[in-house]
Amino acid sequence: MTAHPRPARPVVLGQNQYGKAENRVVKVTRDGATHHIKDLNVSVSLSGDMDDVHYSGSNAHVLPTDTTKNTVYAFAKEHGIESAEQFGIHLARHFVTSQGPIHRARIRIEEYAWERIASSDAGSRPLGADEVRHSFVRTGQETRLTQVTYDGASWEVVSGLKDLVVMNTTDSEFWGYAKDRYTTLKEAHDRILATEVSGRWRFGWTGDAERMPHWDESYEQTKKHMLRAFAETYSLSLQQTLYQMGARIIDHRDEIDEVRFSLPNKHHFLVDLEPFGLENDNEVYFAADRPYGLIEATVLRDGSEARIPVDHSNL
Ligand SMILES: O=c1[nH]c(=O)c2[nH]c(=O)[nH]c2[nH]1
Repeated sequence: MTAHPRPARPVVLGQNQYGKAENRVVKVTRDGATHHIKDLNVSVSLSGDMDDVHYSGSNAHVLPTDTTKNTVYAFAKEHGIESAEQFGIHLARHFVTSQGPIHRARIRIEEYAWERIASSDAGSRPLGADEVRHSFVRTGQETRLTQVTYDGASWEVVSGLKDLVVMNTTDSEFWGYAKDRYTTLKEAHDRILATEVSGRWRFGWTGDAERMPHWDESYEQTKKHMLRAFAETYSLSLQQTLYQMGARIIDHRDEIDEVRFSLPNKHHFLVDLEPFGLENDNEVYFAADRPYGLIEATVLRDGSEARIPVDHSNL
């Protein structure tokens, strides 16, 4: 079939992108008997001069999504996976520099963490030295995330995490709030504060090879500061705790200019034990799963631009 010219209709194509989503790639690096693993979920999204494929069906500018999938696996072999960010940078650069019509590449990566099974945890059977070196258990704490975007001139790297559940069993209050005729909430002077952290942080780095952040160290330190702020803030609201978590990252990590959190307030309600003749002295709670308060905010280095989207849940 021949390609058709663009139809003369008062309709135009808007933003568009394409690529292969959720390429699951596991890379085993064998250092003698000691193995290392990287376990990623990589989504490729390309955009550029793609009017023709939408208007007329000409695929001349379209690098197949199947090829983008193959590239992910080939790059795991050719470049290795040093960090999710570094892998994303290799891929984004490749698509933009090797295909003229592709002007922008966005690579999103989720990373699943594994840790070694210690020999004493691996069962009663005595293990050979090398058996321990290739046995792993997936760690359940959080999923590490990154998004790398390249337009041929500059880079944007936004990393983060999701599903990190944390709880303070004291040092949290909530009182002095606005009240109207629908307010029934009792003021709390000692409550549980729990949340499932979803956070994203944007690096100031825009492509200077000499000044590239050390991605893994940055991640570990950022997570550490975030958790310490959660633990050490005497909280009068989850909003205040969120701000402290972001501010501590901005204060301690020069490479990060913007942090955005989405924090569901995982409410823990004291159970009324009076009907059973029992006192509940802040001991027994009902952990509700819904509805939940949802507290979201961006914390910025002064003078920086807010670029992490308000709804960053897919990012
Ligand atoms: O930390 C809180 N912030 C709120 O805005 C809020 N609203 C509410 O009912 N409980 C809480 N807790």
